[in-house]
This record gives sequence, structure tokens and C-alpha cells, in this order.
Amino acid sequence: MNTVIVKRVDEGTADTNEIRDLARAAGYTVLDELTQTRTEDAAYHIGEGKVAELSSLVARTGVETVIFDNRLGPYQIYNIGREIPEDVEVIDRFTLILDIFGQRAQTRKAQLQVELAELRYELPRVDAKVSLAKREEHPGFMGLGEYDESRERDIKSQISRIKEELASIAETEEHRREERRESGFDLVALAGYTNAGKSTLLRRLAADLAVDENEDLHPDLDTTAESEDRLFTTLGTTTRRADMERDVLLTDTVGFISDLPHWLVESFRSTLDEVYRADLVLLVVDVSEPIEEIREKVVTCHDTLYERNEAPIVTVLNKIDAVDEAELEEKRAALSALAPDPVAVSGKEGLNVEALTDRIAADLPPLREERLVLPMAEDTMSLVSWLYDNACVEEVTYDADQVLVEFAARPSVIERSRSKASELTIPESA
Ligand SMILES: Nc1nc2c(ncn2[C@@H]2O[C@H](COP(=O)(O)OP(=O)(O)OP(=O)(O)O)[C@@H](O)[C@H]2O)c(=O)[nH]1
Ligand SMILES: [Mg+2]
Repeated sequence: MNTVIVKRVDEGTADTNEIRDLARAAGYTVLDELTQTRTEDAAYHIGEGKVAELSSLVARTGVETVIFDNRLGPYQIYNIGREIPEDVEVIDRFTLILDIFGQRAQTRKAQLQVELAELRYELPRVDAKVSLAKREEHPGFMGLGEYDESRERDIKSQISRIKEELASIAETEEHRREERRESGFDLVALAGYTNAGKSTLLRRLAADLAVDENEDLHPDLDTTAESEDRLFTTLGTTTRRADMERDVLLTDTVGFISDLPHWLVESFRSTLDEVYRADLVLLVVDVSEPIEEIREKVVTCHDTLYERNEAPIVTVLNKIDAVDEAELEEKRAALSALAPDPVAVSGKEGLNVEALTDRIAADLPPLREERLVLPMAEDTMSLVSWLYDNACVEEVTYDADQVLVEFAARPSVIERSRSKASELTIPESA
């Protein structure tokens, strides 16, 4: 699929790098671009002269799609469509992002989220489409000739049905998180701009390739954490156990991107829950990019996290294999206000990963020390082995008729171990 890019900015020069990457991620080959610096034109978004230029560019290149890196109103799409060769589709940044998400959505949850986002995108446009469809000259414009008020009701009821189903998935996930916490795991989420290297880092930190112990129970989980040099490789969440002394589960998440309208973010809210409900967030940054770009992306990530995140954030400067030491120091200094005390690693090459695991261990909420004196009962040894699984056991001392266990664990694990200990039944002496 070939395409040309169009981008309008109010001032300065238009940067088309990201939209080109997005187009590529959706499967397009970008043949050319047109940019313009001016205020928005109500009818065409870009200037009328620019539209004429676009028309001849489309004719010359023979593309079937034009991608705008702007938000286009339905009337603007309609008007532009009338000026360029017939049957050429005009899409904007948000339709493109939805398109990518739609292609990547593998799990039921991801599919529902995409569907929800599409419906939310469409809802405010229904009116415009109805009135456009009524215009005689293009009765079947965008195949939407049959639009009417009932379409709006339809969309609204579909939206509420999807929201219900998503809420029930979110509940299952919340339940799963609680179970994991109770069995002593700390939850660490990898967050960051798309293509920063989150999935690569997840694989580097993971103890094993098995997705997680609960895989069978949770068919909604994605089974792989693929990496690829394209935007939005990861849409669902993948959870793996980290290769660390402390029991840590790492979750990979959907990448952030700038300039996402709230209805889209809203649709992916339950995916972001993995980030918001974590005990620690690793904010992964691609340090090989130009500093201005890094800064903008970090700000976008902070904005996305800002509202609901409560966990401490550790900034991870990833891809240090791609920069030299001087450059790294320079960027570290330039980012010091935004990202104090970052850890610099290369997920791909495995550089400095130990410093990162040390840091994760240090920044997680501290474990509490506990000491239990257990009577020698039938289930005593199974409780000791449960403690080995769910806590950091420091010492076990066996006496004639009791066992002393010293360990450190999360408060919830300590509570459960106490209640288990109180349930130990001492065999009646013969
Ligand atoms: N040079 C270098 N490249 C890396 C490193 N880590 C990841 N990459 C590359 O960066 C690209 C993106 O990596 P991913 O792990 O897919 O990134 P992501 O953050 O999961 O991306 P999304 O899932 O799309 O949000 C891939 O081509 C990786 O090979 C690194 O440490 N050094
Ligand atoms: Mg990924």
C-alpha cells in the first residue's frame, strides 16, 4: 500500500518522522510528503492551493491513500476527497493509529478496546455523515448513505455493551493482581514511549520464557513479548517473572504516543491499569534519539502517568550501546530535571542490567521482617516450603518440637503466614 503524508503546523517546520513511522507500522510505503505552515483552513484544513498541489501529487504517484498528521473534521475529509482523484482515501492521524491497533489486536480485550475507540471516534461524526450522505452528489459517500438517527442509538448501545465486557475483564485482572500480590510478588510495570525497547528489556530481565504460571487461567493474556523496530508492536500486556532474588513480576505494556485524543486513551485505560497499579514503574526511554525528541517523549509519558500513577518511577535510559559515553553523560545531564537518577542500560546487548535489578530491589516497598515459631505439626513442613516460595527465608532452625523460621516478606504474605501458622494442628500425643 502506497501513501503520501500531509502535515500542517501552526508555526515552525513540520516534522514528519513519527507519522512516517506510524504509516510504516500500519503497512504503508510512504512515497512523498507535503507540509505546510499556516493556520487551519476551515474547509480543507490545509490551504486551497496546497490541496491542488496534493491532488497532482496523488495523481502523479498513483497512491490510494493520503495520510494527514492532523485531526481532520468530517467535512474537511469530504471536501478534500472532492478535490483529489476519485476513490482515494483520506485518513488522519487518529484513524491511522486505530488502524494499527486494529491490526495488532490479538486478544479479546485488545479487540474490544479497539472497537470501543472506533465507536467513540465515530459517534460525534454521525451527524456530519448523515447530512453529507443526504447531499445528492455523493449519495453513497464513504459507503454511509444509510446513516440516520438510529445509527447513533446503535453506537451508544454498542459502547455500553463493550464497556461492560471490558469492566468484567478488568475485574478479572484486578483479581489476578491481588492473587499475585498475596502470593508475595511485587508488580513492576514497563512503561514508555512506543519503540523505546520495553519488550526487549522484559525479555532480558525475565527469568524464563514461560509467560506466566497462570497462563491457562487467563486466555486474555498475550503470549509473547515481541520486539520489532516499528511503532506499537505490543498492544496487550505480557507478564513474566523477573530473574531476581525478590519475587518480582514484570509486565510489558502498550507504548505511549503523543497527541492521543482522550477517547483513545480512555479506551485503553484498563491496559494502562497494569501501569497504574504497579508497585514500581520502569519508564523506558530510547536514549539514542536526539535530546529534544527524548525530552518531548518523557514529558508525554509523565503526562500519561501523572493522573493516576502512585508508584515510584525509575527512568531507564535504554539503548546505551547506540551512544558513546560522552553523549550519554550529556543527555543524562540535559534530562536531570525530568528524570533524576536514571539507570542506563542496553536491553538488547544486556549492558548494566544488574544495576537495574539492584535498583528495582532498592526502590520497591521494603519487605518486613518476621519470625515465626511453628509447632511440629503435620503441615509444618508444607508451611515452611510455602514460605520458601512466597518470601525471602533467611534462616530455619529445627528444634525437638518446634521450627523457628526467620524471613522477610510483603505485609500481606506475613499476614497469611500467621494465619496459616495458627491453623497448624498438633497431632494428639499417643
Ligand atoms: N540498539 C539498541 N536497540 C534496541 C535496544 N533495545 C531495543 N532495541 C530495538 O528497538 C526496537 C524496539 O524494541 P521493542 O522492545 O519492540 O520496543 P517496545 O518499547 O516494546 O515497542 P512497542 O511495543 O512498539 O511499544 C527493536 O528494533 C529493538 O531491537 C537496545 O538496548 N539497543
Ligand atoms: Mg513492545
